[in-house]
Amino acid sequence: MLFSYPHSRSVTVHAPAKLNLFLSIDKKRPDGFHDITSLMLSVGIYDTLVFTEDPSTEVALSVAEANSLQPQRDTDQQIPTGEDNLVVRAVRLLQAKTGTQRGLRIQLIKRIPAEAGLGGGSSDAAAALFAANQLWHLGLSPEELRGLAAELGSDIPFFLTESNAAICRGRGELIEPVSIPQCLHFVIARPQSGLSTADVYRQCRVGTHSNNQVERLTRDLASGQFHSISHLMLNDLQAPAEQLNSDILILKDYFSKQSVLGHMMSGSGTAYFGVCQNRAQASQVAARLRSTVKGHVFVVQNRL
Ligand SMILES: C[C@](O)(CO)[C@H](O)COP(=O)(O)OP(=O)(O)OC[C@H]1O[C@@H](n2ccc(N)nc2=O)[C@H](O)[C@@H]1O
Ligand SMILES: Nc1ncnc2c1ncn2[C@@H]1O[C@H](COP(=O)(O)OP(=O)(O)OP(=O)(O)O)[C@@H](O)[C@H]1O
Repeated sequence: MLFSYPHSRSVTVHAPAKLNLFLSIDKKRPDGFHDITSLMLSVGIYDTLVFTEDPSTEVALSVAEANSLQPQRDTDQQIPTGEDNLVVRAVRLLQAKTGTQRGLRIQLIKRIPAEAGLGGGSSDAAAALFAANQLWHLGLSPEELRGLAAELGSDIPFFLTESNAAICRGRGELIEPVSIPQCLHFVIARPQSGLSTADVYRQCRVGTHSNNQVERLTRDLASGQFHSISHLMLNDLQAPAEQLNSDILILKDYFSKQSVLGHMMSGSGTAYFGVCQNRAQASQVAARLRSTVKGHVFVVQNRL
């Protein structure tokens, strides 16, 4: 998360997306969630959130598209603008836990596509917990904020860690920061349609990954030994997502014809990414992709 304080009554946060370079489904739990093992990296696509203290007790959110800065239209991706938005839910949770009734105006500028497996809503929620804690001088520790985050969603605590890479376990909230000092170049494509995370988990099966696979992948990425990563990368949600959305198969077919270091779907999809050898290759792969596939195409790096 990148943040700045232009003046003390306002906080601006740049909330990054994430990629899962490894995601194994280890066990279905009695609470309906799944125990997972995941290597998450934050990458350079950002939503921007501006939080301003409000003298009333109101919490007001406006959502705009990055390209137009116009309010979201009905035909756009369905990002809720009211109480259902994860940003508002995060602020409400903080109010309920601390008893504060202070108000906030929030402007959310969306760049991270929703229903993509890129964690956009989760990152926005993490930004809201962080900013409201600062603006309202609540004094919650990072650990306390991560505890609240886990009540809202499994991916949110990751975005409240200092580290830009982590192995996440449990339902995603148990975080082991790792260091990946290499600059990795990604092409990310999100087709026109998305997928609901709950729908994909409903169709998934417990996977069988080999011992220490996530640790070996992390070590090879960290040391720049990229020849093995395509065999170590894994996403147990990809097969059920492919059943639900054929655009993912089209992207898989496209990436399998490029000489990228590895390629896979991120999280519960539908975004699909390739790990490229360098920036030039990433730009070439993205240019060809833009002329073939409808949707969003990004060239990004991991955040160091
Ligand atoms: C696919 C990932 O993005 C990988 O990082 C995450 O596991 C999903 O995390 P998330 O979007 O924060 O998901 P949540 O909002 O916590 O849960 C949405 C739904 O996904 C399912 N879910 C989620 C996480 C998990 N470990 N097991 C699950 O079964 C549950 O049905 C849940 O109702
Ligand atoms: N601030 C927000 N940004 C995006 N979506 C939001 C937000 N708040 C609520 N939502 C709802 O949450 C749903 C999933 O959004 P999100 O972008 O987090 O999904 P995702 O890409 O599947 O993320 P993840 O990788 O965490 O599963 C959307 O369909 C949208 O209706």
